[in-house]
Amino acid sequence: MSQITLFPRTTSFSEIIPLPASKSESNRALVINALANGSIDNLSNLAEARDTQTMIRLLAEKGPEADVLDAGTTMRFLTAYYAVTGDVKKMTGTPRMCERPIGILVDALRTLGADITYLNKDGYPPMQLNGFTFKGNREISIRGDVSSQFISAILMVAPLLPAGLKLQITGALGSKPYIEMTLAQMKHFGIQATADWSKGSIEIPAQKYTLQPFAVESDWSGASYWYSMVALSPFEDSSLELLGLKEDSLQGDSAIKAIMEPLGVKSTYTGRGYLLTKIPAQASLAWDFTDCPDLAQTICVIAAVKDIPLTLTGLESLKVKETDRVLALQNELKKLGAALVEKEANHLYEVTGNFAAVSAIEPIETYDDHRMAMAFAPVAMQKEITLLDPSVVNKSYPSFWKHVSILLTSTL
Ligand SMILES: O=C(O)C1=C[C@@H](OP(=O)(O)O)[C@@H](O)[C@H](O)C1
Ligand SMILES: C=C(OP(=O)(O)O)C(=O)O
Repeated sequence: MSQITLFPRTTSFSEIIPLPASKSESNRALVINALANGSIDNLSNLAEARDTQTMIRLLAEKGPEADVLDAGTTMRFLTAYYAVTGDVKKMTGTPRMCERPIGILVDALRTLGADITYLNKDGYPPMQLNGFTFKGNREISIRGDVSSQFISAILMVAPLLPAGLKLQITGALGSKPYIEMTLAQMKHFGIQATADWSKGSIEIPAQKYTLQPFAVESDWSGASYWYSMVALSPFEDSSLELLGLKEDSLQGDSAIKAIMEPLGVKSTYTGRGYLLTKIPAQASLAWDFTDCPDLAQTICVIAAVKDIPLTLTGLESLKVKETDRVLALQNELKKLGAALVEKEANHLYEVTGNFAAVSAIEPIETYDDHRMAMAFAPVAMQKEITLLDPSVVNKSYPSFWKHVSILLTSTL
């Protein structure tokens, strides 16, 4: 297996990072644009992420099978897209994708009229989609605590349903900002929807998308690794400017601005992105990651290296992502002298660290998870670190190592 070793800097830095585009915004824009029969030229700054390139390829293909590889949004969004447009398609992906749940989405689509059969295990890909027959149903309820992607997937196809859709979210809702992002992008393409968050209901009448140009913003999840570089730099005058981020982002991971203030990074809008500078960090931090699960790994690593006691809630969905991220973090944080411990049955976790005691860091495993590689890379601001399978970053951020080389030397 290949690996990359990153070496610490001996000086401060003041650099510009050109950031990739958001795969979440890109994948929504691609599905909506396809539903509006638009040409891909309507969309600008689409992500280089493999998940987005896979979406582009599959939307252009007419074949009988859609292999989404390891892209969760691509699997969930295309399942709803093909189901409601009546395509006959086999949906499949990597072995891990076939362990990630999809039953909640399939049940909802079946209620609306989709003919879907599981090809292996009930509730999981692969599935065969066999067309759509409207059954007169416009009301569905859907659990919100496993993945918001099921809800986003249904919402995007809802305007095409003959009677529209009245969707009731049941139970706790995770990743809500991603649902708001979906509704905001649908609105951009002319769709009227009414969301009553106090009741967990969303109503979308039958209507047509109108074609609009759409420009994808830079990726706030990808930005988090650069916040970490600044936070972990031992030099007080280190700073980075991250390009292409907006003040009024559709992305919930823009919460990284608020999370990083107590961890020692100030964000200043520059008109073309954000300037990150160092400020004193707090002695401890508690954060709920229900709305921004993809930031949890970044923040755990920062807390471990800075030895800032961290209390985390809202990690439930981490177990069904690219890997079981809680387990992966528990294993790898040990190599930084830290521990991630579940404190109570109510899903409260704590990170405590002793990074100073670690003289040489064992190579970090990345578990086919881009965020494991990118979350641990900034540790190199303080100590040499080796990461296994570095190409894992291609899922969301193929130019990550090129951007890292702006700050750090490395050997592959
Ligand atoms: O809709 C989206 O673009 C995403 C939603 C989140 O997933 P869950 O809703 O499964 O938490 C997030 O973790 C993922 O990276 C992207
Ligand atoms: C969870 C992620 O992606 P997905 O669910 O789309 O595979 C992610 O990018 O961290």
